[in-house]
Amino acid sequence: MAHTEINGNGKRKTRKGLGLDRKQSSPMMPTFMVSAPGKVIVFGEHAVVHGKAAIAASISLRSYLLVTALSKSRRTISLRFPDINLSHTWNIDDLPWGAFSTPGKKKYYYDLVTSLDPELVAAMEPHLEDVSPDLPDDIRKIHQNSARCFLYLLLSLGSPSFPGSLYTLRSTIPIGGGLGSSASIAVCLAGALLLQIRTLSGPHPDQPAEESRLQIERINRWAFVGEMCIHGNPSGVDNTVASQGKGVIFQRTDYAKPPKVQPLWNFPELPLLLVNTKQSRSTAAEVAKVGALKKKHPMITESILNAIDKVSEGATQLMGSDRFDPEDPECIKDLGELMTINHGLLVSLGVSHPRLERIRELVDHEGIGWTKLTGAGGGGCAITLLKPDVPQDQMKRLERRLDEEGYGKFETTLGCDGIGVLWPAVLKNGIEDDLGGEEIDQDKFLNAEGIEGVEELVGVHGDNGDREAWKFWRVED
Ligand SMILES: Nc1ncnc2c1ncn2[C@@H]1O[C@H](COP(=O)(O)OP(=O)(O)O)[C@@H](O)[C@H]1O
Ligand SMILES: C[C@@](O)(CCOP(=O)(O)O)CC(=O)O
Repeated sequence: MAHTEINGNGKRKTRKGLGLDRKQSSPMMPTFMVSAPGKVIVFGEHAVVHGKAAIAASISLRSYLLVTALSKSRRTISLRFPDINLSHTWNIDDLPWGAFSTPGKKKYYYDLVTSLDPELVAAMEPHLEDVSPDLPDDIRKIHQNSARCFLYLLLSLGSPSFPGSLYTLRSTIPIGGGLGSSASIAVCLAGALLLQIRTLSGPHPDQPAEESRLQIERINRWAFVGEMCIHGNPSGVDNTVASQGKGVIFQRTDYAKPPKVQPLWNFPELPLLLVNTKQSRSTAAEVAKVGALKKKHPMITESILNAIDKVSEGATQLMGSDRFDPEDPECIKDLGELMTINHGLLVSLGVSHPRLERIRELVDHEGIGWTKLTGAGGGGCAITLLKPDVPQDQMKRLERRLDEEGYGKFETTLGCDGIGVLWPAVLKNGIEDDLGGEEIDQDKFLNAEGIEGVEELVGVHGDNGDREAWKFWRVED
């Protein structure tokens, strides 16, 4: 049963006899889902801080958002985000619609918004005060960030006649590990709201790439607004990768401005092992370390950064060349070697960590792929490009060691689809004689156990490959 207790600052307007709790009648829309991927930096982290280009790509870890329209009489908006234990409901009629619709403030779905409006943020704040009031401040902040992201988007895109809705979100992306979890949820929320106000066309299979890219750009722009609510000053890379999927090259020539982001629409799908050290780290501290090194040894550091730049350039050329075939072991080897070199250069910059080196050692010992740290380093995650056809026993042995030593391990794919839509939320689960399909409701979604349970229930990839009911805006050249 949908959860709609009001815990916001709205008064619950229930009157006896209204039958508000009866089964929903004629919902305005079918229950639907959207999903968006996380990301890793594949080449060029840190060098990008010093003006060089870097490459980021989507991964198959994803967030999934189920949107349930309530019956007309239920005028509430509820968030149910169990990954962070957030559950909150607002009364639609109590929200500050007026502030967001005054002349000069009103934004439309096609607008480009590059900064948050402080007056609108202030108008929203009283409605965030009642989010998880009894929890410790650090947890409350996480809850309020996610709620702020949603509310700013709802108030910007919606209107007082917005239908009562329930948003249930689950993600398979570790939170705060540099894998773009916040961007992934921002893309889901922006995509869902744009679909609810019926401003997107498709996705459908015969949609031209140009039209698909326009829809994705619309989602991406609003996802960036959502990211600003969580992060203040995001680079825009994570939300771009999460909306359009595949890969991007990004470069910052002026660090005060967002980077230039060039899509790699044909970035190949590659098998990737992602290992989380579970060692917390601060991006700012790692960036500062490289800054200090550059001050002390300007020539040496600059040549390391230049070498990283050459590696990124080489990888772009390799993956973009006609001869690159992701099924060809030689091509994978060439790309893997570039990852190994990139990691070595990052080690020389001083941003690795013994736990990252241990992952590399264990993988190298089995000889099953090429490993580098990803993101800021100093902890966080490592990625390994896997050799084709790694023997099961070797993989199992590595998994056991990683597990024993307290690492988190995900077998993922690099270069996946961006935002996907499951409309209505019905899946066939790849069973041929399953004609009816399985309807996903909130209970099933909430009860799916762990990452495996979520992927098994609603994953964009089933055991038998892609699940066709999930639709994507096709962007390839
Ligand atoms: N699954 C989720 N459910 C709800 N909120 C989430 C989820 N994943 C991320 N967030 C929001 O994004 C924030 C994480 O952002 P950040 O620390 O930058 O991590 P990341 O590097 O993974 O993006 C969380 O504090 C939370 O507000
Ligand atoms: C080190 C750096 O290049 C990447 C940091 O990545 P992350 O915070 O680990 O996602 C910093 C940056 O680009 O802002």
